[in-house]
This record gives sequence, structure tokens and C-alpha cells, in this order.
Amino acid sequence: MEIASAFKRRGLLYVLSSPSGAGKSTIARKLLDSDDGIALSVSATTRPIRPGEVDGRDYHFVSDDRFQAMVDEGAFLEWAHVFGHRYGTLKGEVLKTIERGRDVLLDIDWQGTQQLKQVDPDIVRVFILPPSMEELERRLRTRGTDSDEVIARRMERAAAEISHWAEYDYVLINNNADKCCELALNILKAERLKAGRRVFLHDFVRQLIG
Ligand SMILES: Nc1ncnc2c1ncn2[C@@H]1O[C@H](COP(=O)(O)OP(=O)(O)OP(=O)(O)O)[C@@H](O)[C@H]1O
Ligand SMILES: Nc1nc2c(ncn2[C@@H]2O[C@H](COP(=O)(O)O)[C@@H](O)[C@H]2O)c(=O)[nH]1
Repeated sequence: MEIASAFKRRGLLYVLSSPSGAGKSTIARKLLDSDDGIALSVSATTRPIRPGEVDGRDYHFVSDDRFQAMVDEGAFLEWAHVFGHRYGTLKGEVLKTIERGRDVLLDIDWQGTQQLKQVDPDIVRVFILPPSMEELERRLRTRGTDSDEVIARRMERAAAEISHWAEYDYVLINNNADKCCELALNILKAERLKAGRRVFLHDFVRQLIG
């Protein structure tokens, strides 16, 4: 048996959650730049596009009617109401990627994470905490993408989001984005090596030890 085929495996689902502004997208971008084996799941959303965002790259921006049609068609692995809009993970895109042996990075909230855990108990869940609530608000303001009203709404929801931290497998404090990304990358590498994910290794080891 060839070693390459012995190491072949289905991709894993790697979830990042946090209160809005703690740095998920920043960590996600760095992770995707540092590792070729993982691809971003681009969600669908009904929220308006922000300046600088690109349809199809950051999200698939859709109308309420279109989102509902997609729900009815069973297009989502999970979906949820977040900050007054709907967001969902596209089933087809994710399944195609993991079947090819590539991992998928999902930037989704705690509601979506709970739903995904039901679908795939092997998901890896990482929660990112801000160093303080003051710093969280400062980050939302300096990002400069949201109105005062939107920022106030996100800050109001932050404590409720954070209350779900203990449901996750790993918790990181994002003091420093580079360090946080390094830890997120270490988690990914260790998870890939877990024996339970190495179903194809059974044949290899049997041949190795006779
Ligand atoms: N460690 C850090 N130190 C200082 N600023 C940071 C750090 N990490 C991220 N930021 C900045 O904080 C702002 C919010 O980060 P980001 O957009 O990644 O958050 P998010 O969790 O993805 O938010 P949302 O849930 O709203 O999409 C950005 O301007 C980003 O550059
Ligand atoms: N359950 C899901 N949550 C999602 C999805 N895509 C994004 N999100 C979460 O929504 C908030 C707000 O995001 P923003 O881009 O408007 O700032 C954030 O917590 C995301 O993680 C999804 O497909 N499902």
C-alpha cells in the first residue's frame, strides 16, 4: 500500500466563533494564507453588503425571498438569525470540499455551531475571546464598517455570545492577531493527526506490523 493513499482522509470542519469584532475574520484570513489544506466556507446572508466586501468572496448576498427558497430547497447545513439578518452555510460547497480531502473553515455563530455539531460530531470548535469589552468596542469602531446603531446592537449581544464559550473545544484570547493565528494553526495541525480521523491508516498499520 502506498503511504500517500494511507494518509488520505475526509476533510474536517473547523469552526471559529466569537462576539462580533473579536477578530474571527482577521484570524481566518491569516489561517487561510498560512495553510493550503483549508478552504473558507462562503456563507449566504441577507445582510446588506459592506464597503470593501465582494459578493461571492465574503458572502453570497441574497434577498430574504431567495434565502427562504434556499432553506426550502435544503441548501443549508445550518442557518440562523444573527443581528436581525439571516446567515447560512451552503451544504453543497462544504461537502464537495471535504470529500476531496480538504478542510473547511467556517466563521459562524454559536447557534450554527450547535446545529453543525448535530450533523457532524467530529467538528473542531474554536471560540475567540476579546481581551476586554472596551477593546471589543474599540475594534468594532476602528474597523469603520458599521453605524453607531449597528455597533450598539452588536455590543448588546456580545455578553450573550460569550456565554457560549464553554461549549467549544478550544478557547483563545485574541490579544495579538499573529499569536492567536499561530495557536489556531497549531490546533488545526494537531486535529488533523488525531487517530480517529485516520481511518485509512488501519490498513497501513496492519501491513506495517504484519
Ligand atoms: N489582535 C488584534 N489587535 C487589534 N486589532 C485587531 C486584532 N484582531 C483583529 N483586530 C481588528 O479588529 C477589527 C475586527 O476584527 P474582525 O473583523 O476580524 O472581527 P470579527 O470577529 O470577524 O467580526 P464580525 O463577527 O463582525 O465579522 C478589525 O478592524 C481588525 O483589524
Ligand atoms: N450561523 C451562522 N452564522 C454566521 C454565518 N456566517 C456568518 N455568521 C456569523 O454572523 C455574525 C455576523 O457576521 P458579519 O459578517 O455580519 O459581521 C458573526 O458572528 C458570524 O460568525 C453562517 O453561515 N451561519
